[in-house]
Amino acid sequence: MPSLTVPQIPHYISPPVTKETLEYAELAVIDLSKADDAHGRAAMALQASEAMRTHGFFYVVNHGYTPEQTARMFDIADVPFSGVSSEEKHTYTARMKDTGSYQGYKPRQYWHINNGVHDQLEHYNINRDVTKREHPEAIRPLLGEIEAFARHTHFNVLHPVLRLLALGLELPEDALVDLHGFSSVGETYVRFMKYYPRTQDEELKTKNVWLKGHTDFGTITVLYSQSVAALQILGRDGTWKWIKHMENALVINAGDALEFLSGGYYKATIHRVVQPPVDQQNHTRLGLFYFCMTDDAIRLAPLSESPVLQRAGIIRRVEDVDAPTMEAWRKGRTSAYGQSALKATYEGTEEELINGVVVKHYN
Ligand SMILES: O=C(O)CCC(=O)C(=O)O
Ligand SMILES: [Fe+2]
Repeated sequence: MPSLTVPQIPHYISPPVTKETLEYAELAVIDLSKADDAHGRAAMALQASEAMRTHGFFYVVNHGYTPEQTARMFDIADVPFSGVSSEEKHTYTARMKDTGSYQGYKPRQYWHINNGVHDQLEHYNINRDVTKREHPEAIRPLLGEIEAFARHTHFNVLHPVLRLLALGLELPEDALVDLHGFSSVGETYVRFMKYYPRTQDEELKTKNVWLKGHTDFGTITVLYSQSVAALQILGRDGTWKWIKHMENALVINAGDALEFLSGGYYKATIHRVVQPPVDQQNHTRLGLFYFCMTDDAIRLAPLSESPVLQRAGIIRRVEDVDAPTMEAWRKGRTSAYGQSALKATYEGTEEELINGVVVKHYN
């Protein structure tokens, strides 16, 4: 008989929230419990669409996990870092540059940030089909819970959000859902991520940037809100604003693939991670994410049948016939990220060319 109790693992204690006064982005809060009926969805669709067009970020509340379920997932999120030896981490390291896939560990110091300084963060990535790869011993008893978490986020968060965004384009409400099958071939995955405090020298040489300004390459990223302030988004006014922690809320942002599919209507948001405020600087920072992509085979060309896009005008980064598939785009971006030589531009950003499309990086 299967055990009725979940495996015992250490409880992860979240650092206290900051008392500093920070300039926070004012983001919309989408109450997913209101999206159960068509009337509610129509109202929510306007709100979500507006949020994606302005900040490209919004919060989701009432997504169906209790605070205790979320807390349990943060306990699980810490296991790949605190519960696995460095030898075993090495064994399960992702071969990012060769395979263009993050599955496995991204070791600390793999990416170059600035002035010879490398990152101090590690992550462990698991495809929603948790059986696709082998996992470290400490993670194996937790795979059932990790898969249930992937399913929850896929069906109770990703799909409802995609319905709102499709309605915002006046498309049939499953137009985007149909591109994101749970069982299709594709990379949509769970990420556990841990940031470690850095030396003063590293902080100085990188101007406190821990993860450079970037857009995510998928359609939507679901970030389970956590207490250490460090994430910032670049506003339309050109200033960075902090993302405020909201208990048991999710932070949703748009990535490149959604920008391509919507012909620039929904913008991939530029965001970065910086050193936390002074009262949180001695803590590690644990992240829990679900990175969403369309099925691998989908060509990332604008959904030009959308009446909204027809009215608003479609921005193409490449001709439709040359549009990369989700597979080509994610592999190109993953292989190059933090490894390729970037070209400085006169605007002060840095650039690289992936699949014929210019990708910008920000400090
Ligand atoms: O740690 C965070 O809050 C954001 C991380 C991030 O932007 C990423 O992994 O793409
Ligand atoms: Fe990101």
